[in-house]
Amino acid sequence: MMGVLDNFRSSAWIYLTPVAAACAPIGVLRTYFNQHLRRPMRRLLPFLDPFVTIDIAAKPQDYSYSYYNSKAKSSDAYAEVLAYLSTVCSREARELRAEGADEGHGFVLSLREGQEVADEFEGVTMWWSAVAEEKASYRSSGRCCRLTFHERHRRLVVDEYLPYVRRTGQDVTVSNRPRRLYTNKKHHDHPREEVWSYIDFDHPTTFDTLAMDPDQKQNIMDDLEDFRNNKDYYRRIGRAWKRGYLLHGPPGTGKSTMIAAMANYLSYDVYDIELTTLHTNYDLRKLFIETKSKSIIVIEDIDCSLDLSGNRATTLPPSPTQDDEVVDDVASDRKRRRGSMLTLSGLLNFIDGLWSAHSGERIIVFTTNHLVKLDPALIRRGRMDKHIEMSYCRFEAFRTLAKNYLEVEENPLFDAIRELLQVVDITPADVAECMMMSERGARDADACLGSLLHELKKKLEEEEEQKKHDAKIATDGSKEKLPSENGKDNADEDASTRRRQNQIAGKSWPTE
Ligand SMILES: Nc1ncnc2c1ncn2[C@@H]1O[C@H](COP(=O)(O)OP(=O)(O)OP(=O)(O)O)[C@@H](O)[C@H]1O
Ligand SMILES: [Mg+2]
Repeated sequence: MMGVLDNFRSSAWIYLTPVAAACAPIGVLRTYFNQHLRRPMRRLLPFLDPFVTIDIAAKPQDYSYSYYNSKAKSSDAYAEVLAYLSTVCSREARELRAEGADEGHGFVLSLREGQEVADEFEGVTMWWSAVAEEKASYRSSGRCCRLTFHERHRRLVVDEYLPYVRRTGQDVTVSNRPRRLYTNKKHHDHPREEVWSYIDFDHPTTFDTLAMDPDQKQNIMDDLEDFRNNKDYYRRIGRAWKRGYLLHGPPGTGKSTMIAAMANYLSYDVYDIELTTLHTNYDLRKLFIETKSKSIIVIEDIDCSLDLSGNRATTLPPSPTQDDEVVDDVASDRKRRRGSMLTLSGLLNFIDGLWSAHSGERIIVFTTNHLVKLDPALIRRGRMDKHIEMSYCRFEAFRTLAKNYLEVEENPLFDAIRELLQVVDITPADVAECMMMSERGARDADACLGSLLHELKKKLEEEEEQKKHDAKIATDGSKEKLPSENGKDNADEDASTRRRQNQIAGKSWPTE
C-alpha cells in the first residue's frame, strides 16, 4: 500500500512540475497587480461607474449565526424599508405587488421584481429597485431591496437617508398595526428568548370617556402633547426623551383607565411589567432594554410589587391585634421579598440607565393606592415628573359618566346628586356601576340616577355613623390616657405624616 502511494507521489510530481512552472508567471502577475495596480484601479472605478448600490435583504447572510442575534435586526430593516417604500410606491410606481400586512387588515405595497422607483431626499434623487437574490448565501425567500445612488452622496445616504428610511418605516409599521399590550413572560427557557409576549391592545377608553376634573384632564393632555412634540427641546436641554407619571388614589378612581386613555391618545404600545415575577435586577434591565420607542411602560401597584419603601419593615410593624399565624405569614413574606435580588436601588438605576441609553420616546407610569408608602427617591421629580391624584367622583366627573353611560346631559335629579357629591366620597367605579344597572335588559336613565342617589344617601348615613363612632372612641380613649402623653403621641404622628407628605410633594427632602 505504501509503495503504491510513493509511486503515485513521484509520478504526480513529474507530471505537475511543468504545469506549476507554466502557472508561475500568473502568481507573479497577481502579486504585482495587488501591490501596484489595485489602488489606482479602485480610484478609477467611480469615474467609470459613479453609482453605489446597497442591498437590504429579506434575511441576513449568515442565517445560522443570526437566528438570535441579528435575524431580528436584519429582517426588521427589510420590513422597515418595505414599509417606507410602501408609501413611495403608492405614489410613484406603476407595477406593484400587494401583500396582506402581518398584522391588521392593511396591505403592504411593494415593487414587482425588476421595477424601480425614484425617491427624493434633501434635493438628491435615489433609486430603489426590487431584485432577486444574487447569492445563495442569503438563503432567503430571494427578495432584496436595492438602493442606488451617486457616489458623491454616500455620506448623506449612510448618515441621514438610511436612518430616515428606517425611522419612517417604523412609524408606518406602527401606525398600520393594532397597538399592543405587552406583558413580561414569567418563564423563558432560553436566555435569548423574547422576554415579552403581547396581545392586541383594543381598549375603548379615551380622554373623552375618562371621568375627572376637566381642568386636570386638560392639563394632562397638554402635558402629553408637549412631551410628544418636543423631541428637539429634550435634546437641547440634555435630557432623555422620557416622562414619568405617578398615578395615585383609592381603588376604582380610574388609574388603570387613565393609562389606557394615555395610550390611545398618543397611539403608543403599553408594556405592563409584573415586578413580582422578576428575580434579579438583571431581569428588570433586560425587560427595559427590550422595550421599543413610542411606548408606555407601566408598573401597577408599585407599593405592593416589592418591598420598595426602603424601611417598610420598621415603619409598618404588624399590628398587635393580628393573631400569631398572620404575623408569621407577614414575617415570612417579608423575608422572602428581602431575599429577592430585585432591589429598590436596582429599580432606580435601571430606570435612570434606560432613559439615558435609549433615544426613543417613552413614558413610564407607576400607580399606587398608598402614596405615603413609597420611597421618596422612587417618585422624586425627574423620575416621576408628574404626580396625578385620581380622586373620588365629583359633579363634573359624574356628568361625563352620565353622558357616556346614559347619554344624559341634564336631569331633574342632577341637583340632588350635585349636593351629595360635594360631601360624599364615592369612586367613579361605584358611580359607573349604578349607571349600568338595567331591568330586564332595558337601561332607564331615571332608574339609574335614582339608584345612584340612593347609594349616595346610604354612604352619607354610613359616613355620619362612622364619624359618631370615631368621635366616641376618641373621647373614651382620651379619658383613659393622660392628657400630656396623648398630646405628645398625636404631635409626633402629625409631624411625621407632615414630613412624609412634604417629601412626596417635593417641598423638602430628608437630610439623611
Ligand atoms: N375616572 C374614571 N372614568 C371613567 N371610568 C372609570 C373611572 N374610574 C373608574 N372607572 C370605571 O371603573 C372601573 C375600574 O377603574 P380602574 O381599574 O381604572 O380603577 P383603578 O384606580 O385602577 O383601581 P385599582 O387601584 O384598584 O387598580 C373601570 O373599568 C371603569 O369602568
Ligand atoms: Mg388599576
